[in-house]
Order: sequence, then structure tokens, then C-alpha cells
Amino acid sequence: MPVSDHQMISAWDEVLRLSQVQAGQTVSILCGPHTDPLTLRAATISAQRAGAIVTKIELPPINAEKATSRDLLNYLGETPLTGNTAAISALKNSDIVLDLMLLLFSPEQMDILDSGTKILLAVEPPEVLVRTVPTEADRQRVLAASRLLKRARTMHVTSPAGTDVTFKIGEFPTICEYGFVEEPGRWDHWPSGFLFTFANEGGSDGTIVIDRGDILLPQKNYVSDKVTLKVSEGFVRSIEGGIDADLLREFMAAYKDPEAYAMSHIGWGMQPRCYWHTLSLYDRERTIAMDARAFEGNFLFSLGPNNEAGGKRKTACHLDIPLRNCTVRVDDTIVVRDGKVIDEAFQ
Ligand SMILES: O=c1ccc(O)c[nH]1
Ligand SMILES: [Fe+2]
Repeated sequence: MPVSDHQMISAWDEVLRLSQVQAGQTVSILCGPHTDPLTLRAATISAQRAGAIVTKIELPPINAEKATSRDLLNYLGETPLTGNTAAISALKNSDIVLDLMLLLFSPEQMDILDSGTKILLAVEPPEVLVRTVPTEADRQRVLAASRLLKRARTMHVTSPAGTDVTFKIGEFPTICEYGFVEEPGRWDHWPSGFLFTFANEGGSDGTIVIDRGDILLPQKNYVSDKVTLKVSEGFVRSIEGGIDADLLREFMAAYKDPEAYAMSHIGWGMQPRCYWHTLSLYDRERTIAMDARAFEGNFLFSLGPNNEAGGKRKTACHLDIPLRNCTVRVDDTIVVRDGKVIDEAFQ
């Protein structure tokens, strides 16, 4: 449904308040030709209402000839910021960057964060942003779950569809996403409400079954027949199933990069204001499908890069695959049972 300027500005007011934007601070808004004009206009007005000094940086797009779709997450690593020393220095000298372009998994993003700049990613359509305005309660709940994940050494995931996979964890940090950036050097994504870590290098073994109705991203489709991944020593060794498996194999092979098959982040969704069905109601090119990633009770695993967490893999191929109805054990504690988050586990 259309969103009014008033509603979008109010949503940004709340997100900037939660992100502790103060009068006199520098807010840089990173955008591109695909940036939603209402999101951009509202973010600009809201930052000015907060008394911030606002800069807009628009960058020309790249990677069109390399990606096989228009999804912003289809081709990662190089971004329009790569090599742009003028823009990078402006962003490193900002208190907060509102990323309406998408820098995810880019070395430049890490470089800007290391300077103490905060980065908040927001590229979903206005009505999704307005529906998922973050809350302090979201933050508390995700942080509570992260205290368990941070000290864990194994994650074991099973499902009635046949998933039975074990991940050794602990080599990489736990990343919390709850939709705002209250501390210097922090990155977050609005909408969100989930957490993850990265599997230890070579430490993933077992079978993952993507069941009928589970979601592939960036494909943004509900798979029609089971897709079975055999995982050993941290890499997907086979992808079997029907047409979805064929297309997934071709998508990944197009990158000609063995790192595309490496296990990346693993975690679970905790956002009750995100829905599994929304993808069925959207033009696939209008959303990056954050509902599926943050959906409360999903098990979200991904393949490809791990530079986001300090790993050395920077492959451009990144798949996010949220599954329903899984049971997720972190060491001996069940944190998700049959697709339902067990909050008691985090007390
Ligand atoms: O918010 C996000 C979005 C995509 C991703 O791969 C990780 N976190
Ligand atoms: Fe991902």
C-alpha cells in the first residue's frame, strides 16, 4: 500500500532516535539510481529535523554485466564505492551513513566502520520499512539470544524434511541485526531482527534439505520440490532435486568460483512483524525479501563470502536460504523447536 511522506518521515525519526543521531552530527546518505525516492526524501528531512548536517552521495551503478538479475544481493564484493576515494573519505568522516544503495559484504563497508562511522542499511520498499520500524525490545531480545550463541561451540540443525547438519562455531563473531545503530562502528539493517555467526572454516558437515515452500534468495522463490544439499568439511558437495536444484546449480556455476559453495552465516530469525507469505505478494524486483531472512523461527543459512566477519572469502556469489520448521540446537540448548523460537532458552 502507498506510504505517506508523514508516515515515512515519522519512521525515520524513530530509527534515527534509536540510532542516537544528535544535532550537529554529520549524516551522509548513500544512494543510487535504484534508491526509492520516498525513502530518500524522508531520510533527508528526518535527518534535518534531528538537527544533523546532511550530505547526499549518489553513485553510478556497477556490475550490471556481471550479475544475472537486478537483485542488489546478486553480485557482492565490488560496489559503486570500490576505489572511490572521494566518497569513502566523506563517509569515513561522517557520524552515520544511511546506506540506501547497499554496500553489504564490501571491503569498503568494513573500512568505513573501522573509522567509527555507523552504517544503517535500508533498501526495502517504504511499506516494508514502515511495517518493521525497529524497537528497543527487538534489540533486547536479539542481544539475549546472542549471549547464548557467542559462547557456543556447535550448532546442530534438524528438520522433518530431512535436514541433519552440524556446524562447528566459535571462530567468528556473532552478528546481531535489530534495525538501528546505537554505537559507533556498528552496522545494522532495517528491517531485521535476527542473529547469526559464521561456521568455522571446514567445520560444516551433514545434509540440508530445502523443503517445498522454503525460500531461495536472491532467487526469491518458494521451492516447489525438495532440494538436498550434501555438506562436508565446510562446502556444499552436491545439490540434488528438481528444477529448483537445476537452476540453483546453474546460478552458482555462473560465478565460476569454488568459494560460492562454502558455508557462510548461520542463525535464526526473531522478527514477529515479518511474514513468510509476503514474497508471494510482491514483484520480485521490488524487494530483497528481508521478511524471509528475519522471519521469526526460521533457520537462515547462507553460502559464499565470510569477509563480513573477518573471514578471507570474498566471493561475489551469496545465497541466503531461510528454512521453516527446523529445530536448532546451540550446544545442548534448543533455541528454535519445529520453527518456533524458544525464548526461555535465552533467560
Ligand atoms: O541483513 C542481511 C541481509 C543479507 C545478508 O546476507 C545478511 N544480513
Ligand atoms: Fe547473507
